[in-house]
Amino acid sequence: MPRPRFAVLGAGSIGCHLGGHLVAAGHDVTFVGRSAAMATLAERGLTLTSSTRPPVHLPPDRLTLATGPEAAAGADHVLVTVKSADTESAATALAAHLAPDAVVVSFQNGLRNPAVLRAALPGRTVLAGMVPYNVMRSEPGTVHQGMPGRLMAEPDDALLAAFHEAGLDIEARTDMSEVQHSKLLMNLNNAVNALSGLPLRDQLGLRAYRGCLALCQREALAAYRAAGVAPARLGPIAPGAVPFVLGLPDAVFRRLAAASLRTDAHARSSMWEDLKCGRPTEVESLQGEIVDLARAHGRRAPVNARLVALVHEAESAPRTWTGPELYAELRAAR
Ligand SMILES: NC(=O)C1=CN([C@@H]2O[C@H](COP(=O)(O)OP(=O)(O)OC[C@H]3O[C@@H](n4cnc5c(N)ncnc54)[C@H](OP(=O)(O)O)[C@@H]3O)[C@@H](O)[C@H]2O)C=CC1
Ligand SMILES: CC(C)(CO)C(=O)C(=O)O
Repeated sequence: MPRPRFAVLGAGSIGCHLGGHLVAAGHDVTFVGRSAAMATLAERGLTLTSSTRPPVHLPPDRLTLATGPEAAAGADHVLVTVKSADTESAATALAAHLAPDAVVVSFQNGLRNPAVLRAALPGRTVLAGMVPYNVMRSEPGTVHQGMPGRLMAEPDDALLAAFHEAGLDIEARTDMSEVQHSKLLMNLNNAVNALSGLPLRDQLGLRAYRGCLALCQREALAAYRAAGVAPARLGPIAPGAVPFVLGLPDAVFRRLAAASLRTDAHARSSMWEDLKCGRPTEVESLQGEIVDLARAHGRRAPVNARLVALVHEAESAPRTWTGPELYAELRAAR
């Protein structure tokens, strides 16, 4: 099988992590990102770290860096890793340059990105993908994988072969819509984590914050039932039982969820990073998606709606919430 040429559209945390591992395995990857981020990579190169593998450093001369979508013209596979609010504009800019037979893979959170890409890139093959683990910029030019996990994507032999060669654990799934709905349940914690100001492991270790997540997930599961959606089971606990487990006392939860808490001490949600950097968050594509789905089926999702509002407030006036404060605020919203 000929080796595909890759482009990464949105060379931030996930884009640099995926693209960097492909480059390390000898693949041809063009990184398309913002000029400041590309200047940092051009100066320092790209370093990939994790707590389980030795660090990999790619010097600047191993990186193909670009700031405009025309650089993706020769790509066979484009990995889309912009934040959800940027998908439409990035794809529209890409449309004029992309080869007609190129395959576009969304490795983003939320439910709508593949559909947005299909609408902006008519005739192209667009696949849904999913990243289950956390990646953060730990310092300029370095991205750190903070927890283990298996990537998922709709089947594509060339993509899977290249990822496996690069040591990126990936599974082909034919139920990506169900996978994305399941991932969204997990991502409802992004807002709770961002507002807590704590690392994921510490935040999830505290029952009051888990209670906030359980309230969000209960509304989401009710909306899914009303919509006839059955989220995929991705871990040892069925999605419908997770809110109950989240409500268990700390010591019991820690024992039951030990595997899920195999997270680096400093790992935080991508939404925490957005708030810290003063960027708009993806809350409309996460909690906002549940609010919309509930409304479309004649239901309310007041807890998720309150979190949308609180995260928007935090975007303009940063504040952190203790677990009991946030839990009381969300219960009062019901
Ligand atoms: N980080 C994580 O741990 C995880 C993230 N995800 C999901 O992956 C997706 C990517 O997240 P993440 O990597 O954290 O995001 P980042 O913000 O780190 O990376 C996205 C990058 O794309 C840039 N960008 C936006 N539009 C364009 C464009 N048109 N052309 C070139 N560059 C562009 C952004 O620049 P600027 O900021 O200046 O706009 C930013 O640098 C999100 O949907 C996220 O929810 C999923 C699992 C885990
Ligand atoms: C992996 C996880 C759930 C980590 O919080 C994430 O998807 C994110 O931060 O956006």
